[in-house]
Amino acid sequence: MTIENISCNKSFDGWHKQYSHFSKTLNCQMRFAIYLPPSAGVNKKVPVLYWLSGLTCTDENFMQKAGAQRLAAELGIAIVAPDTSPRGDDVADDAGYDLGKGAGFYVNATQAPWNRHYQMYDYVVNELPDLIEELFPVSDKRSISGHSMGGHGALVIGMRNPQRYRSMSAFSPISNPMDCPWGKKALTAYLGTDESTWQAYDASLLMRKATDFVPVLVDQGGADDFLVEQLKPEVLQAAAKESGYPLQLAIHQGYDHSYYFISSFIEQHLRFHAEYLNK
Ligand SMILES: N[C@@H](CCC(=O)N[C@@H](CSC=O)C(=O)NCC(=O)O)C(=O)O
Repeated sequence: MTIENISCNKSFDGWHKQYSHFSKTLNCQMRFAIYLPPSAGVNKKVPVLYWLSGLTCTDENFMQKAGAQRLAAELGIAIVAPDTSPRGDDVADDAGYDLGKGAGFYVNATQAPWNRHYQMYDYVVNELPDLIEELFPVSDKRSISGHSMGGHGALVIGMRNPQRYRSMSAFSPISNPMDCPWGKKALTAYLGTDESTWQAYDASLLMRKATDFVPVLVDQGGADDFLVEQLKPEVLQAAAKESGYPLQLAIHQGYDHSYYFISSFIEQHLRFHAEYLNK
């Protein structure tokens, strides 16, 4: 496994680093970022939080805007942030910001031309953790979190792999992608028009049917412009009620969809994950 270091910055006595590598799953060169707390070392593996960003993002948005490093250093948790889609000149794209590059939706595409590279579900669940756990002082104690499209990804991946993740959380997730414009557009393109194939990627549907529970925290801004049309946390809440899923969901009045909201509550999310990662 070959990876190339792109940047390296000391932060709260730990290190923020970016790497490039060839992904076999995505069939293209990819970039990811990792924050290693000061406690990570040659003889000490630390647990890890995988962070999935939203539409238009790269590995950089969360690392530069969320302000997570101070807490990750204190709690002894690594954070890994992948890119949000495959990249490169030969990778299919769309004119809209909500499909194609920057909008991989963390699914395994089955439809041409997307299926050649857009396999973000497998990349996040398997290839990236394998690489991280082999090459960094990081253990297989994993949690997962994300924002918006990445919140959808975190909830879907956490619920479909309860044995792989100790906890999951989301900021402003796309809670019911089968029934919102962002989700319908992406799922139609990546998976086709047979909506039964979409079900494996709908957090509300998965939550309604779940029997194996992963500790979960969701925060949503009450002044989020996307709340009613795209995010629909009330559908997730109803699903949790039906299955008895122990969902902790809070709506915070006045907060919008931006990283100003995420940075206001990231400490609570990191402390929530630390409870399970440091057990
Ligand atoms: N209107 C914006 C839409 C893009 C946007 O808001 N992206 C969010 C995630 S939305 C759901 O996945 C984001 O995280 N942006 C990056 C940031 O640093 O804030 C547009 O047209 O770009």
